[in-house]
Amino acid sequence: MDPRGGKAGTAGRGGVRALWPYAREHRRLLGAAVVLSTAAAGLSLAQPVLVGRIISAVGDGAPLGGLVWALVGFLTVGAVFGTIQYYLLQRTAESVVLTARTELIGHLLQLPMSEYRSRHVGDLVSRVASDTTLLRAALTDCLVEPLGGILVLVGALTAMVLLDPVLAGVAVLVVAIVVAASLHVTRRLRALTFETQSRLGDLTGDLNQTLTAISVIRANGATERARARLGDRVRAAFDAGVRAARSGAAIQPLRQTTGHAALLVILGVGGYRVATGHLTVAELVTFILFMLLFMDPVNTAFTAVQSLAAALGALQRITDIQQIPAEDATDTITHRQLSPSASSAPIIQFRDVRFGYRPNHLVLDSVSFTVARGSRTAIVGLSGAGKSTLLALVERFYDLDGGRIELAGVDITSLPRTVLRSQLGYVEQNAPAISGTVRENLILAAPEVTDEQCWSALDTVNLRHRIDTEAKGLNALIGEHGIRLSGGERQRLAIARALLARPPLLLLDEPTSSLDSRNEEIFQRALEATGADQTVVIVAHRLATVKNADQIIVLDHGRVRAVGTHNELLGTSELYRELAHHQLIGTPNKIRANQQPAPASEPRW
Ligand SMILES: Nc1ncnc2c1ncn2[C@@H]1O[C@H](COP(=O)(O)OP(=O)(O)OP(=O)(O)O)[C@@H](O)[C@H]1O
Repeated sequence: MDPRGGKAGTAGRGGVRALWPYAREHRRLLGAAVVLSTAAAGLSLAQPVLVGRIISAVGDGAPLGGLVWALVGFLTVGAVFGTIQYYLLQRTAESVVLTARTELIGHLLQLPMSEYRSRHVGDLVSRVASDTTLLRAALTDCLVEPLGGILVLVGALTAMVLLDPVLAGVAVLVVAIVVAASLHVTRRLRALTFETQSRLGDLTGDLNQTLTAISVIRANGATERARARLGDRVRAAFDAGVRAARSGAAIQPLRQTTGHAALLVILGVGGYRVATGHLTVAELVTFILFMLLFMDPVNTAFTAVQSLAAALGALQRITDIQQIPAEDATDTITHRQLSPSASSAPIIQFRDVRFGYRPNHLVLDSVSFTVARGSRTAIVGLSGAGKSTLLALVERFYDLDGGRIELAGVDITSLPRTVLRSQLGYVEQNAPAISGTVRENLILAAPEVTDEQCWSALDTVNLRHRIDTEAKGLNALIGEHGIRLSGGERQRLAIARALLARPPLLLLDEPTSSLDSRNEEIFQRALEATGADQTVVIVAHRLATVKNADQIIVLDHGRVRAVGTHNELLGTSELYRELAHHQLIGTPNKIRANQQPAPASEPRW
């Protein structure tokens, strides 16, 4: 849901109204800008009258002093008003971008997990960075300038009608024809801007992915192919930009034509009316000056229409994201709190769980098992069996297609996700570090822990020495401009983070895949040290890691094939026996490759 009362979906309605929700909270500043703009417009309306008086005074030989000073005064005050109004307007526009970005980022961080998987991250970034800036131009061009311009338009037109209704009618006719033509052009411009911004999003998305995987690309000699593919993206963005420029360009001549045509027609018809005695020369000059003033808001309207068309295209891309319901939008919460220690139910119970990432493609089918409180449960199976998916479902990253998962006897869909996740510690397969300091990485789930506890957790995973070598210690930045951690170090940092939070349930997805045997042993010891109040569910390829688990669940093609201890499964499960047999002589891939026996490391649990 849109927290600010209906921004989402406004772009579809089109027009300036679509921008208003973004401007609403800055209406005071915008109001001040409109007042200043109107005051400046009022002053400008007095100028042709003064000029007409000066011309008449010159003709009559009357004194000019007061009139000239009044004209200079009006010009000066008008310029001051214009300057202040410009600043207010630009500042408000920046604030609007600030609000739009803040809200979009807030919503982006709450999308369902499937959205991040199905979209280019770069495209999402470009919606925040680039599309929001188009709102700025639209706001300045469409909201304040035209409002200030209305007074000038009405005032100038009234003066023109009073001076010579026939001439005024001719001027309005010329302007109306050109405005109608330009409105037709801008309709297309909006669609083209949407297209341009979308191509830009594709480009940033692809570039982001390419740079993230640059080492893979280099190592595979695919730099040229990457260059060609990105080149195509750049070209597509260029083509869309050119198409938009072509439509936009049609507006420019229309705009100039309006001014020139109206002036020429007025000079011709006006000259004739002076010759026939309907107008004096001073009145014609005053009329032309009013007409020039009248053209000002008309020109502003051209710019406004152009900016609005571009902004509505960009706004569509912003609202496309805002319209995606947040992850918890349809949650029905019946349990606000959960206290696993107060319940006698198993910590986890899968009941006939069915799930697929795509319709009609079940990844898990009729999965049922129980995890006892304080136990160590391992999930094993061939690659693609659905092991990681199983953990992701406990985290409620995705919703089930059937069945239910209970945590301490409570259906996890009836809990607020924050409450559910506060009970879980999760170490992902690739365990990315977040941007920030070592400390920020460690205290992510438990902001209250002390530095001493952080160091102790680093000790537990054999990472203290590594961080100690950094001059800034826990304050050392990780990532782009900070320390580079190896895959194994990142994994150990993630384990330390999970251990620090001391959640009742630890979900570990191949936590030792990047660890050497020494660090794997240290990890085993750390797990042994977790208290009886902590339950551990671990996905593992290396059976040696989990041989001593209280129960091992064998998953195969999304189904539970067997459950038992290592010794039980050796007797009852052919698949487990096969896995164990292969691992006594190496990992499945290695067996096929070289049939080399692997050193058997003694499992701790
Ligand atoms: N985000 C996703 N979108 C679509 N399909 C997915 C997604 N994640 C996983 N899959 C598919 O679901 C199936 C199970 O994947 P999962 O990662 O759970 O297997 P796994 O047993 O953990 O494999 P591995 O041992 O190789 O990590 C695979 O066929 C995989 O291709």
